[in-house]
Amino acid sequence: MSGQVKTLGELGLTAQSGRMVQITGLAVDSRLVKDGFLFAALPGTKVHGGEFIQYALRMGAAAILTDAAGARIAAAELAASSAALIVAEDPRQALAGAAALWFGAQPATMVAVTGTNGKTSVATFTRHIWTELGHAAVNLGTTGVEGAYEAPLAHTTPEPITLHRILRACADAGVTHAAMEASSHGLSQRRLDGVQLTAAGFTNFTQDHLDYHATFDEYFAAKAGLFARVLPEEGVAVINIDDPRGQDMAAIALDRGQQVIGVGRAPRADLRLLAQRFDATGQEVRFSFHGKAHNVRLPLIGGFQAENVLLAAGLVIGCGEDSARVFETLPHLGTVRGRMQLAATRANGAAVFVDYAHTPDAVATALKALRPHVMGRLVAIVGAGGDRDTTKRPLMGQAAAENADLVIVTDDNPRSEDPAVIRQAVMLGCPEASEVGDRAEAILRGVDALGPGDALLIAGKGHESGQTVGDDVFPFDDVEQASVAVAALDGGLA
Ligand SMILES: CC(=O)N[C@H]1[C@@H](OP(=O)(O)OP(=O)(O)OC[C@H]2O[C@@H](n3ccc(=O)[nH]c3=O)[C@H](O)[C@@H]2O)O[C@H](CO)[C@@H](O)[C@@H]1O[C@H](C)C(=O)N[C@@H](C)C(=O)N[C@H](CCC(=O)O)C(=O)O
Ligand SMILES: Nc1ncnc2c1ncn2[C@@H]1O[C@H](COP(=O)(O)OP(=O)(O)OP(=O)(O)O)[C@@H](O)[C@H]1O
Ligand SMILES: N[C@H](CCC[C@H](N)C(=O)O)C(=O)O
Ligand SMILES: [Mg+2]
Repeated sequence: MSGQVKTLGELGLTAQSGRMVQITGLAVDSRLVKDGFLFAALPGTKVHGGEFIQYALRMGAAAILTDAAGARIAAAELAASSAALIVAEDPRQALAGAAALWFGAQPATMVAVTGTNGKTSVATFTRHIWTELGHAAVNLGTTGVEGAYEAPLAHTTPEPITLHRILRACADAGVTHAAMEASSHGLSQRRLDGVQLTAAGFTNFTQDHLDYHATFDEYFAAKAGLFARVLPEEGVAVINIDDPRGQDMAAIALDRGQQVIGVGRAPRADLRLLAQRFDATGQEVRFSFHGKAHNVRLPLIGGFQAENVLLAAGLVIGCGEDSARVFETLPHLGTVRGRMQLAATRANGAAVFVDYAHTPDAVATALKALRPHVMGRLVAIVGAGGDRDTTKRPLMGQAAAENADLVIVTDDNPRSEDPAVIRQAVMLGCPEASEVGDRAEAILRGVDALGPGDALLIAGKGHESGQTVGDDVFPFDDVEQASVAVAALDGGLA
C-alpha cells in the first residue's frame, strides 16, 4: 500500500490533541517506523511499547497510538512533538480496526476457528470444501497461507498489520473465501478484531500455553473472545458440543444472538457423527444433518479428522452453501500437511505417520486415533519444545506411554533450553521409554523397530521444516527423515 495516505478519521481514530495529520503507514515495532507513520506503542509482555515512542518520533512518526501508561512513559517527548497522540483504553483493538481500514479489503466470506487442537486441520478442510465448490479460497494459519494465494507466515494468527496486508493481497488476487486460525495469543492480543467474519468455529479446549495465560480460565476466556467479541451478532457459531467446554461456548454465542450449529456425537448435535469404520487408508463415516443420514468415505487417517471435517462442513454451511453440495465434496478432501500424514511405508508394510501432536491431549488423541487403523504394535516418538509450557512435558510422556507399545523420547525445538532437561521432564511421564536426543537417530530406531502390521507415529513437528536449537534453525523434516530411515533400512527409495 505504498504511496497511500489516510487521515486518522479514515482509520477510525481520534487524536486527543486534535492535530490533523496524514498517515503514510502503520507500524507496531519502532524499528519499522518511517516518515509519516502511525506507531502503535503497545503494552508488551516484556516491555511497554511506550519506551520506544521517543525512537519512533525520531524516525518521523506522525501519530502515536497507545494507552494511558504508554502516554505517561513518553509524556515529555510527546509534549515537545507535533505528532498526534491517540490514547485508547485498548490500543491493540484500536490498531486492529485501523489496520483493517488502512488495507481496506478482505476476502468477502471469512471464517475463523479456535480451539486447542484442530485449528489448522479445520481451516484447511474448509478451504478444500470451498475449492471443491468452485470458489477461490485460502486457509491462513500455522502452515502459512495456502490455496488460491500462497505466502509464508511467521505466526498462526499474525499481528493485525501483517494480517490485513495479507487479506488485502488475497482479495486483490481474487480470493473470495478465507478460513483463518484464531490462536489464543491472537485473540487475547486482539489481532483479528478487525476481520469481518461470517462464521466462527470451536474445536476443543485442553491444556496448552499455560506459559502465556495465567490460568485455565484466562485461556478459555481468550478463546471465548472469538464468539463474545469478534464474531458479529448475525454470525454463525459452529461448535463442537462434545467438548466439555462446548456448552459454555455455545451459551456465549447464543447470548450474543448468534445462530449455533452444534457438531458432535451428542444426540442434540445438528451435524451429528453417528458411526465410523476404519481401514488402512481411511474411514467410512455415517453422519446426519438435522436428522437426515449420510454416508461418506474419507481418505483420512484418525477418527478426530472426521470431527474436524464435520466442523469445516458446518462452517461452510454457516456461510450459506447448500448442505447437500457440501457433503458431496467430502470424499475429495486431502490430508492436511503434517497431520496424520502417511510419510513412508516399510518393505514389510509397516507405516510411518507424521503428526503435529504437541500437547498431552493431542498425543493421546493421535495415538488412539491410529490404533484402529493398525493391526500390530504402535511405536511413538515424542519430545516437547523448549521455552514453552513446562507442565505439559511429563503429561505428554504419560500420554505416549499409555497409548503406545513402545516410546522413544527425543528433541523437538529445544530453543534456549538444555535439551537433556526437557527430555528428562518428558521421561518422568514414561520412565520405560528409550531416550534418543538426536531426532534423526530416534526416527531411524523407531522405523527399525517396526515389524509387519506395526505403525510408527512421529509426533510434534508435523509440517515444520527445522529444528530450533538456541538461535539456530537446522533444516529438519520428519516426513523426509522417515523416508531416509526406511531407505537406509530397506534399501532403495521409500
Ligand atoms: C508472547 C507474544 O505473543 N508476544 C507478542 C507481543 O509481543 P510482546 O508483548 O512480548 O512484546 P515486547 O517485547 O514486550 O514489546 C512490547 C512492544 O514493543 C515493541 N517494540 C519492541 C522492541 C523495539 O525495539 N521496538 C518496539 O517497538 C514490540 O513490537 C511490542 O509491540 O506483541 C508483539 C506485537 O504485536 C508480537 O509480535 C509478539 O508475538 C511474538 C513475536 C510471538 O512469538 N508470539 C507467539 C508466542 C504467538 O503469538 N504464537 C501464537 C500461536 C500459539 C499457538 O497456538 O501455538 C500465534 O498466533 O502465532
Ligand atoms: N479435533 C481434534 N481433537 C483432538 N486432537 C486433534 C484434533 N485435531 C487435531 N488434533 C491433534 O492436534 C494436532 C494439531 O492439529 P492442528 O494443527 O490441526 O491443530 P492447531 O489447533 O492448529 O494447532 P496449533 O495450535 O499448533 O496451531 C494434530 O496433529 C493432532 O494430533
Ligand atoms: N505453536 C506451537 C507449536 C509447537 C510445535 C512443537 N514442535 C514445539 O516446538 O514445541 C508453539 O509454538 O507452542
Ligand atoms: Mg494451527
